[in-house]
Amino acid sequence: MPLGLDRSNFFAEKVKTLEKSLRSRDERVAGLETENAMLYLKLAQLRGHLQASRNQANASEDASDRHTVYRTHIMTRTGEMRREVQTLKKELSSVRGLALELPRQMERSLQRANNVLQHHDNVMQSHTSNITVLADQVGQMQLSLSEMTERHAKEKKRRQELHNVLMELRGNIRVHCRLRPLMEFDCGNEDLASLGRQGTKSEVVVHPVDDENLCVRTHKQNKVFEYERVYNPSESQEMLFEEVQPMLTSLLDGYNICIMAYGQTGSGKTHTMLGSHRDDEYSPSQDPHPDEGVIPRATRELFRLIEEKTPGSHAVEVSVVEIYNNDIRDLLSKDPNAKHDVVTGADGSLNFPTIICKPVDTVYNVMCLVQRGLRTRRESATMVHEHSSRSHLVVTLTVVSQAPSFFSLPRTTSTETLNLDGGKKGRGATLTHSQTWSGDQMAGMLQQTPPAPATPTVRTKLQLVDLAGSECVGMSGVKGVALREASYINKSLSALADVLGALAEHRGHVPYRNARLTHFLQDSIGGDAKLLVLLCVSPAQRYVTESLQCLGFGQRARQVQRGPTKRRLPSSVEKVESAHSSQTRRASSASSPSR
Ligand SMILES: Nc1ncnc2c1ncn2[C@@H]1O[C@H](COP(=O)(O)OP(=O)(O)OP(=O)(O)O)[C@@H](O)[C@H]1O
Repeated sequence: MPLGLDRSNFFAEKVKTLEKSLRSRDERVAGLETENAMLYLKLAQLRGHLQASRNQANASEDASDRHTVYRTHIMTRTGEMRREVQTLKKELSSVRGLALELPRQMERSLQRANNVLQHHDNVMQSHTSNITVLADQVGQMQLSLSEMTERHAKEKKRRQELHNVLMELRGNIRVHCRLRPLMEFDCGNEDLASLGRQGTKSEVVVHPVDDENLCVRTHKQNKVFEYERVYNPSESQEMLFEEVQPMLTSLLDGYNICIMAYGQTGSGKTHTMLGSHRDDEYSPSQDPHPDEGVIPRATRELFRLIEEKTPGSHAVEVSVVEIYNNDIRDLLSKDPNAKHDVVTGADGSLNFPTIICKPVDTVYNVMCLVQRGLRTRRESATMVHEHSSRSHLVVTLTVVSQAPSFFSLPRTTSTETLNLDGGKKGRGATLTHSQTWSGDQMAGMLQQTPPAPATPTVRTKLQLVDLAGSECVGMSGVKGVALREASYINKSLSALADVLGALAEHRGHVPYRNARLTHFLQDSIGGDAKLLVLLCVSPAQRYVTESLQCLGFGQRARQVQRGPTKRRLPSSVEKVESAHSSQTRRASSASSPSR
């Protein structure tokens, strides 16, 4: 190397070369760095692939594990199933054996069943023929039973009718007996829980036997009583009235009717005649009520019968009377304490001139007047039951009929001659009749104006009597005024029994005048009316003495024969008849002065 310039050139050249190699080296470094970066990138990609492959490998490993487990399970199940199949095969072979045996067994059973069936068929055939024979016999027996029942019912009805005719001809008093249900007050002072128990006061000793007989059964005696009808405790007001109803038709045929309830205190007389209620609470109803008694029912029936007749041909009047302490009191009067008397007419007929008769034309009218009367009726509490009637109550419905209607003649405007005794020989009374009454005529008649001679009238009466209760004074526990009332009641009832006794024995003298009760009811009891006595009886041992007395009274009443009941004749003819009968009476009184 040259010194001086050469050296610097050299160095410059050298620097240039070095710079050049540096630059190429830098470029090379940059190229390598770029390559390096590319390689890094590729490495990262490869790492990603590697990770994914690893994951895949892991998943495959898991799947392989699961597969192994599943396979093991399958293998186990296959083993089990193989064993099961083995068992089933064994069972199948035994079932096959059975299946082969079963038809043979079935065949044998079927054969046996067929044999049994055959046997049963034979038995059935013989039974069927027996049953047919028996059914024929039963049919015949049923036929003859129903024939017999029908014949029996007809015979019974015929017997009843004949009995009624006989009773009517002999003038017998009809006696029905109603046995009431056991009531709480039958216990007296004993515990209510003992009601009806044997050995207590309320033990039932009166028993219905059938619809005509009843029996009193105590440790001392067994006694049977027979009446025209016996009502057991379950028979309703309606059933009782069904038996009473036929009597009422004769009212419009010209006969007087008297229905009288008799019995000891608390035995059900007021219940039977009116219905159950306290007297002062009695409220008449416009419509029929299942609990109502004989008075409202008979009134309703009377108006029903009248409705069937020619309009305006009948009129009705009502009076309400009580007999209290042997005094007759008019319960419709402004002065109910005024005493009234029975007046005997010249012809022997009984009249009550001072007693008010109110014209009525509906059931409601009648029952309102009865209610008015009941408010005044004497009543005081006794120890037997709280609302005991202390007087005899008599409701009288008088029917004023235009004569032709009850003689069943055709309605006519012409004047005709009628045979009044319906064809019976020997009486031959005649009358004439004309048209039906006008309202004015009827009103005039109700004020007791004598009807025009051309319009003869007939007055028939329906007496409905609720007697005061017969009682044993010791039992009723009364004193003072009540004791006096009780003794009057007992006296009047024994006077009634005496009258029946005298009538039953056909005594010359019948003591009607011994009590106002018998005097007031003389016509009805003595034969002028069809009389029905309704005996009311308690079933309890407590009242057995009173019940026996009441039943005995009924027996005595049944024995009375009063001769045929008198039919009422039209007013004009009645005068002729009464003149005739008073002549007869005068003639007979010469031989029998006491009657
Ligand atoms: N057949 C019956 N069915 C249901 N209850 C009845 C019957 N008979 C009577 N009674 C009841 O017995 C009680 C007494 O009856 P009721 O007042 O009619 O007797 P009574 O004979 O009129 O008594 P008294 O003479 O003292 O007035 C009443 O509470 C009544 O309701």
